[in-house]
Amino acid sequence: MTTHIIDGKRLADDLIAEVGNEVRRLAELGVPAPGLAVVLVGEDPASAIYVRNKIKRAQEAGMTSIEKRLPADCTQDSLEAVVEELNQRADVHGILVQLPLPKHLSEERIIRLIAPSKDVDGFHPENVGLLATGQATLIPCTPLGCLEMLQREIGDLSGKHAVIVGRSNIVGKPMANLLLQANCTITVVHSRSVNGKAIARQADILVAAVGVPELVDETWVKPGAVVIDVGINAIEKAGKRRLVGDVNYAKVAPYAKAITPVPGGVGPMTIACLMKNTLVAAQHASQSAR
Ligand SMILES: NC(=O)C1=CN([C@@H]2O[C@H](COP(=O)(O)OP(=O)(O)OC[C@H]3O[C@@H](n4cnc5c(N)ncnc54)[C@H](OP(=O)(O)O)[C@@H]3O)[C@@H](O)[C@H]2O)C=CC1
Ligand SMILES: Nc1nc(=O)c2c([nH]1)NC[C@@H]1CN(c3ccc(C(=O)N[C@@H](CCC(=O)O)C(=O)O)cc3)C=[N+]21
Ligand SMILES: [Mg+2]
Repeated sequence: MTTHIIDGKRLADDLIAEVGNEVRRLAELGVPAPGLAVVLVGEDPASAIYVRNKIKRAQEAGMTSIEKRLPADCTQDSLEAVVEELNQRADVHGILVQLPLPKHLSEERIIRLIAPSKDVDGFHPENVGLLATGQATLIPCTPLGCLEMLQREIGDLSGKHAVIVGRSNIVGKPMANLLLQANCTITVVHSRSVNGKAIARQADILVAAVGVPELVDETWVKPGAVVIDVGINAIEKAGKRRLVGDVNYAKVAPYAKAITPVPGGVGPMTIACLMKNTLVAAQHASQSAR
């Protein structure tokens, strides 16, 4: 069996080029450039890299972007003031607060404060509810990128058994909702599941979003399954920093029909979907202004 390696980097480049074309078309009609604001609290080096990538990609797509940095020991009030200012600004259409936040801050309160129309992560309870009821406009970027890759790979997903390993609010749960909407049969496996591996082995589509480096090996995978690896884990190997997923790529790839690599899989698609969501938010803003 030859395994198809899903090239997330290339798909992301294509998607960002499409978004860029639409941004330029709108500019000719006099619609202002979409604006993305990224808020980063603290100095976590991995977060800083993602934030830099997001800003670079926004520029590629012809969008404006601003970065707000706060110190790791900032107060809840000072962070809330930043979000409120961004909510008010007409040149900001999308707001992303990089998670996780330091422990002393309330993520829930910050997410609820972001204007739902600017919530390009799709994490606000209003957007979560709209997703669950099939009315969403802003869908969480990582699951949206995964869905795009699955549809390109498989076509119609109807009737496929999708097993999602992980139930976080930012990946696992919205992924389950999206795949349910796409007519998959859904099973969600988590840390309290009994024999999650045997359940995973029944999957036509296996999505790993666990945060445990290389947890999923070939004993979790039905031969011919499509495997999506959401994990981004920095590990030390031979004294060097290396990124690995939640899937043991070398062991799983020979059995999979198709698989996403890390890096170069879900990560770039996540950022491309963020640009898409920012464009959608800007389009809605310009429509409601008319
Ligand atoms: N590519 C991208 O764009 C993104 C990548 N990520 C990466 O994806 C991974 C997951 O992120 P996130 O969802 O935020 O992680 P969380 O830590 O929030 O959630 C992990 C989930 O995995 C479950 N879990 C943990 N261990 C096991 C196990 N041994 N067996 C089964 N389930 C288990 C947990 O169960 P329980 O609920 O019971 O604790 C939890 O539901 C991380 O590697 C992260 O870095 C995240 C966001 C975006
Ligand atoms: N509010 C919020 N929204 C998020 O979407 C969000 C977040 N917080 N916190 C952190 C996670 C993680 N995340 C990634 C995005 C892109 C890559 C990415 O592009 N990765 C590259 C490699 C990058 C590198 O070399 O480090 C790749 O996989 O090829 C990774 C991880 C978004 N997240
Ligand atoms: Mg988390």
